[in-house]
Amino acid sequence: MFQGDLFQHTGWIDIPDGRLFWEPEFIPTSIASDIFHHLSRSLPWDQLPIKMFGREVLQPRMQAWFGDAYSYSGLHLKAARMPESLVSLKSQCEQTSGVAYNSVLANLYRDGQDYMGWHQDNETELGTEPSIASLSFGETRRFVLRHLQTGEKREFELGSGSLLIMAGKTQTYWQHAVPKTAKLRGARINLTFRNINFLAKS
Ligand SMILES: O=C(O)CCC(=O)C(=O)O
Ligand SMILES: [Fe+2]
Repeated sequence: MFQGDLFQHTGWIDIPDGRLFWEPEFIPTSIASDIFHHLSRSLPWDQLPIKMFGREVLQPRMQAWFGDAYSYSGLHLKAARMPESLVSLKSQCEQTSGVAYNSVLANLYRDGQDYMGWHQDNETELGTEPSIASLSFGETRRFVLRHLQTGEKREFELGSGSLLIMAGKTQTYWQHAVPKTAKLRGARINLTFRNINFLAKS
C-alpha cells in the first residue's frame, strides 16, 4: 500500500508508532442520517473564540462538549451532562475499542470552509496512550494523519456512520487534521469520545 493511499481495509490497522481501527459502515447509512439530523438540531452548538497570531478569532467550526455523570459532578464544570443519544453511541464505541470513555467533543463543520488544523490530542489528562473514538455523520470529509518525524501520511474519507479509533502511541507520533476544501460541502458532525482523567494536571 503506497503512502497516502485511502484505506479500504477495515478493523484494526497497525501503522508505524501507532494503531488505528477503521470501520466505514459502523452505523448503517439511514440510521446515521437520522442521528445527523437529531444532533444538528439538539446539541447546544457554540462557536468558541481562540487566540491565533495574538488575535482573538472564532474557531473555524462549532463545538459542544459533554462529560458523563462523574465528570459532571464537580470536577470538570464546563462539560454538560451527556445526552442519552450520545451515551448510547458511546457504548457502541466502547464495545469496539474495549476502552471506557467519559467525555465527548462534538464538532460541527458547517461547510467546506470549516476545518480542524493539525494537532495531537496529547493533553496530560488523556494519559500516555489514549484511545480516541471518532464517529462521523452527514457530509464526508477527508481526515489526514501525518507522522511527525517521517512525514508519512494516512488518509481516510470519513463518511456518515464511519468509525475511526486512534490508539496506541498515535497521539505521540502523529498529527491529524480535517483540511478545508474549496469543493461544495454540506454539514458534517463528528463525535470524538475520550477518557479524561480529571485529576491529572497539565
Ligand atoms: O472531525 C474530525 O474528524 C476530527 C476531530 C478531532 O480531531 C478532534 O476533535 O480532536
Ligand atoms: Fe483530534
